[in-house]
Amino acid sequence: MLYSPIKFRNVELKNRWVMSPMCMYSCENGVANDFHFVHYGSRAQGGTGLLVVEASGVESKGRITNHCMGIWNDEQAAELQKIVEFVHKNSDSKIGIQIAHAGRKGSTWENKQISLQEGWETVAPSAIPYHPTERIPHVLTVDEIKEQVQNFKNAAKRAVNAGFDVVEIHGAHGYLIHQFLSPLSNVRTDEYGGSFEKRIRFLLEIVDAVNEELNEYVALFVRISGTEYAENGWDIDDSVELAKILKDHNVDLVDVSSGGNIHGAKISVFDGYQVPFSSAVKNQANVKTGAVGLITKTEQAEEILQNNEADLIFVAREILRNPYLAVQGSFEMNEESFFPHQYLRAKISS
Ligand SMILES: Cc1cc2nc3c(=O)[nH]c(=O)nc-3n(C[C@H](O)[C@H](O)[C@H](O)COP(=O)(O)O)c2cc1C
Repeated sequence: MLYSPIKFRNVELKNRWVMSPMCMYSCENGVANDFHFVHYGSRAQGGTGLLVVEASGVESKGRITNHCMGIWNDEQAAELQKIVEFVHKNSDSKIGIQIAHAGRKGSTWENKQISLQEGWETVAPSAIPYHPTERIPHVLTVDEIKEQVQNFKNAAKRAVNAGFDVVEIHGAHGYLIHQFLSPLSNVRTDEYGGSFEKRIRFLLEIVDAVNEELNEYVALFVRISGTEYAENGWDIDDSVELAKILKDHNVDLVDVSSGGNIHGAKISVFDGYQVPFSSAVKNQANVKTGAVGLITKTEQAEEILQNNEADLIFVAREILRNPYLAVQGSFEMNEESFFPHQYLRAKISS
């Protein structure tokens, strides 16, 4: 199963391992450099079915830090394209990019808000900072919300032109889209706040706008937080309802993470701790899902798939430790998988 292919639109992944998006905080002006080339290139050499490039700001203020990746201009897209071309030419991996806006969680460094001079005025659905000591974010007007939708659309267009196979919209971890979804961070009284339908509207507008730029060769994923672990907050039932609607809006996979919107929320973390959220979304909304969070072993990943709890396995920290996770797993399971032809003399079975 782990080494069986799966198709999203016309994008076929060779196996179910996904390099989960991970900010590397190593860009200047949002532009990828040699580090990123090697970083993503080596995970492709490691046989990963799909790489998802880190959260990339759809505008400068959409970044978490001054050193986050961006995809709001042509220079950024041109450097990303080099990575995409390397991956396509030298491996069996597909490559996607996560497009993101940090909203009220932007303008930080090492998880602390930085000054207005060094950073920027953050934006949000409502005048509620993430932490009480932080500056109150600017409340987006309806016109500004439409501009943000357009920013996501433009980013998707650049991603398609750069050759990416997947676009993932970052709707999780307390960033701008999640801030709209949650009744705890969105107390608007206009058409973007209040009821569940109104709070999901921003995301749906983004999904529709992004889909206008995609085609049958570029699939659309959305990452959500399955729950935010807070009373009266966004929860797993909301996620299931949202996933049903996302499916109707031609989203190909829901990547189910959790948390990030409520400072100090109590989260119990253990192996595979977010798998039940993926399972609930997959089985109750009947959509394809990705599971993520402390999935580090081949056997564990295989079991999640066999139990019908997810369709893809997203791995973050373990693939930093071991870029060859997917190749190694194929040896363990005696499965055929990509192995760089230059390295064939090291193939365990030969
Ligand atoms: C260094 C680092 C950067 C991350 N950056 C992102 C990101 O850009 N977008 C995102 O959705 N999640 C991000 N995450 C979360 C991971 O994608 C993943 O969901 C989380 O680490 C749990 O998976 P793991 O237990 O395999 O590490 C990041 C995690 C790490 C460790």
